[in-house]
Amino acid sequence: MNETTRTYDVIVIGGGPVGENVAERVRAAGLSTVVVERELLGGECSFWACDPSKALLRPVVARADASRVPGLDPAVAGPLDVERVLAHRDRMSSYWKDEDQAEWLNSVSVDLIRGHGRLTGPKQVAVQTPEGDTVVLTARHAVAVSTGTRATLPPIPGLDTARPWTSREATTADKVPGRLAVVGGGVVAVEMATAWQGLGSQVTMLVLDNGLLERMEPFAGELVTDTLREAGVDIRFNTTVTSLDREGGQDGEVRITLSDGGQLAADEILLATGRAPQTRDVGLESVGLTPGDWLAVDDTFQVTGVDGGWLYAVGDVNHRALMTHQGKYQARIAGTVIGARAKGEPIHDAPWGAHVATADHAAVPQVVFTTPEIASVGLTSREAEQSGRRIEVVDYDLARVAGAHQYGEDYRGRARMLIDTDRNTVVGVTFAGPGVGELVHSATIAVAGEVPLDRLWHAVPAFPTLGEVWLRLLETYRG
Ligand SMILES: Cc1cc2nc3c(=O)[nH]c(=O)nc-3n(C[C@H](O)[C@H](O)[C@H](O)COP(=O)(O)OP(=O)(O)OC[C@H]3O[C@@H](n4cnc5c(N)ncnc54)[C@H](O)[C@@H]3O)c2cc1C
Ligand SMILES: NC(=O)c1ccc[n+]([C@@H]2O[C@H](COP(=O)([O-])OP(=O)(O)OC[C@H]3O[C@@H](n4cnc5c(N)ncnc54)[C@H](O)[C@@H]3O)[C@@H](O)[C@H]2O)c1
Repeated sequence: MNETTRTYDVIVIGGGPVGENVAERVRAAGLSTVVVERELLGGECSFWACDPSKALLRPVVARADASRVPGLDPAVAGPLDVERVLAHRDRMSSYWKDEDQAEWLNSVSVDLIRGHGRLTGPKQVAVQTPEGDTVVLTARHAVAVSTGTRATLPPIPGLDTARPWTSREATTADKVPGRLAVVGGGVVAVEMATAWQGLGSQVTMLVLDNGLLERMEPFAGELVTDTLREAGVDIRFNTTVTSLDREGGQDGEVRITLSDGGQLAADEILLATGRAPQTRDVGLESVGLTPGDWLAVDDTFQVTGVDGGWLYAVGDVNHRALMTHQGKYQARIAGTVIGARAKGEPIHDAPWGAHVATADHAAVPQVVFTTPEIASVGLTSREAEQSGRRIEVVDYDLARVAGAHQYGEDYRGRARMLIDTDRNTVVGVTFAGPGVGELVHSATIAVAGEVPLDRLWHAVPAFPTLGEVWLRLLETYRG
């Protein structure tokens, strides 16, 4: 067991998409930087989340879209070629190898230490390497924690022996379960129910709430519910699991007892019940914080409650917006601000300044890759109501847009735009419908840019695209 010591300007614990980007930005500011990663560089997103899940969903969603195009529909009537879909998923996950990412990190002159990192005091990190050695790191300026999240499992009797799937197994499974039970009604649950039903499973969703995607506009969850049910998914609302029994089940099946007293048998059960921060074992106690907590930060990503301003938390672990693109935005801001502070440069921390993550509060985009797709940015009507602003809600039936007629027959969709009537700007948009994922950036520009409605009126959408919904929403608002 060897112990070595090294000093860097900045230490990043966690080499997921966010940690990698913090390091790259800090290095670009001229600071020496090291990333500590205990598993695979690229993190959850590249290997067990975004990339494999979207690779599974793409053929399912594309087939649904194609089946609504007259003349094309017979060509996509058969089942998917599961073997090829899974092979494509494996390729999109780089076969769970991170050489390319390590090469990239090296190309931007950031060092990598493989192992488990723990804070041991202010600006100190100890890394346990897989070989059993310890590398003691000291940071001259800052330590950034970007350790992400893991799936949370509710305390269900029988869980220990039930071998449930989490999002990791759901995105990496190499065969299609005959019957898949999905617990949860959030983003992971709806995406994975869509994917596995499309690949041939009989999916049953067990949903605690009275609808799907409860954090979004209600029509989003309603449209996804309708389409999943039409695809054959059995969705049971207001239902929880009271116990699991894999050992008593036949042929290794899992027996699920439900809150209504009913029973269900499945080959696999996915628990898609939310995330917890990976902070139980990163030495938070050594700097006066509580292990297992989310890391609260200010808008420059300095952790609150730690003296000296040297500790930053960026990405999922700070619980601001659990998405890769938003975490990478945070990383760009945090990396720049760490660089500026190290050089004693002025900090631009007024809203929308270079060193604050204002978009985290005002303009977080998300696309849910279901049938139909859901795309949103900014406030929902519920959040707008709670914010106390004067808001007008404008709704439009997406199916009435010319682009939707071209997209496919029986197009079903809806759009909602929220106008701050005092400022005359758009503060929230939700689109639900096939193909709307690619529309979301137009909405993000309108919201983040605080584009006045009078100017938005001059942004002409091309005919005949789904983007014409912008014109229809503005016309509806103007009466
Ligand atoms: C099924 C699923 C699908 C998703 N799909 C999307 C999507 O389509 N689009 C989207 O924007 N977001 C999606 N997300 C969310 C996205 O995966 C996360 O927002 C993103 O991965 C967060 O990045 P991160 O770098 O903060 O954390 P992570 O990706 O979790 O990376 C953290 C890294 O830190 C390492 N680490 C942890 N502790 C230590 C330690 N003590 N020492 C050293 N290393 C450590 C881990 O090994 C990991 O590599 C999805 C999530 C799930 C679960
Ligand atoms: N396309 C994307 O952008 C994408 C895709 C997947 C995940 N993500 C991100 O990953 C994060 C995690 O997603 P998620 O779906 O795991 O979490 P979530 O918080 O979105 O949903 C959790 C679901 O589990 C249910 N639940 C919680 N506790 C339960 C219990 N004890 N019993 C039964 N049900 C319970 C909740 O009611 C909810 O429906 C999200 O914040 C999302 O932003 C993003």
